Amino acid sequence: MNPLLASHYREILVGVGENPEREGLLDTPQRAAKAMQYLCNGYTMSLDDVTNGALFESQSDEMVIVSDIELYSLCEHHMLPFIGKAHVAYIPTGRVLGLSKVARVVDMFARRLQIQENLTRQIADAIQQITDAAGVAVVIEARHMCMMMRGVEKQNSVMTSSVMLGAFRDSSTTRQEFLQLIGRR
Ligand SMILES: Nc1nc2c(ncn2[C@@H]2O[C@H](COP(=O)(O)OP(=O)(O)OP(=O)(O)O)[C@@H](O)[C@H]2O)c(=O)[nH]1
Ligand SMILES: [Zn+2]
Repeated sequence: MNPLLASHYREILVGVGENPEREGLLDTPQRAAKAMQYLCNGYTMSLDDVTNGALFESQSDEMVIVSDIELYSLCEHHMLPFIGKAHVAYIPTGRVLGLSKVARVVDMFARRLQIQENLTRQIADAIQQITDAAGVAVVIEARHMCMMMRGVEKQNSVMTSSVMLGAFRDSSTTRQEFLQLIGRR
């Protein structure tokens, strides 16, 4: 636990009109600091760490899709959560990535302060970099607490963002197949 972060949380308690000496709040600065560090632990990870060399030779050149990867991130404007799912696809060229590593890449970038568009792009670029794929597609659907709990207070809007690289950008057939398989068309 980072003591400096905890001391800032103590100030936040004072700032919102609370008494940090109240019994229920005595450990809150430490707990909140620990929780926030966890939610931002993507900063401490590298792509090498998360993939751990789990790349396997394969002759398959068919589209691989990992869909409905749940995602918890924090918007960089309000530091409030946005929650949703990511769908990731790539077309291998001789090497496939360990299945769980796709989800680990999503988490590595989600556990940072983000806007959804940049998160989508960073995941796509990373999968491309790791696999040297013929194409990568990432779609994220998420609900933003900053739009639900405050601000415009819209409870049902979902933001969809996508990044298509290589074959997914060049071929509408490939793109359509992907969108169909994740149930978007
Ligand atoms: N494009 C994009 N916008 C986001 C994301 N997360 C939050 N925002 C938006 O960032 C904007 C920040 O706008 P500002 O006017 O500076 O902040 P604000 O006064 O808190 O805005 P409101 O949310 O409209 O009350 C808002 O429109 C948010 O909805 C994101 O992931 N992508
Ligand atoms: Zn926000």
